[in-house]
Amino acid sequence: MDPLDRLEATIRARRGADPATSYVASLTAAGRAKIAQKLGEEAVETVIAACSGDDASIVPEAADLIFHLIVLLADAGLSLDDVRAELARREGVSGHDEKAARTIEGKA
Ligand SMILES: N=c1c2ncn([C@@H]3O[C@H](COP(=O)(O)OP(=O)(O)OP(=O)(O)O)[C@@H](O)[C@H]3O)c2ncn1[C@@H]1O[C@H](COP(=O)(O)O)[C@@H](O)[C@H]1O
Repeated sequence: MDPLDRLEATIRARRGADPATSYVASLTAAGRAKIAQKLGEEAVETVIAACSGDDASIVPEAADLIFHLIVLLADAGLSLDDVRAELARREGVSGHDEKAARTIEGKA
């Protein structure tokens, strides 16, 4: 199994565990706003790493970011498969073309 799928399965399994022994459970118990806050913090830490001049330092921050994103998806009853499906839907559509279509449709 892909490590991300394995991590997702672990996160789902740990959501209902004892918060004293599980970070996933304690974060889940803290609620959606706390999960979102942690995700934001990890995003900022990834940005800081991106600008630090030490590209290798992006990797652990990206791992923290993805971990917390999966915790959020699980909390919302969503999965990596939902994200995969959305990315597959976008496949082959240039971001520039998609944005231009939005403007034409008056959705910008
Ligand atoms: N991949 C991860 C993972 N990545 C990051 N983290 C935790 O995410 C937390 C966030 O980092 P911070 O430094 O911001 O934490 P903090 O400062 O203690 O948090 P705050 O007090 O500020 O809220 C840390 O406690 C990290 O250990 C993770 N915790 C768990 N996992 C995976 O999830 C599995 C289940 O974990 P438990 O639920 O703890 O059993 C583990 O076996 C791992 O595979």
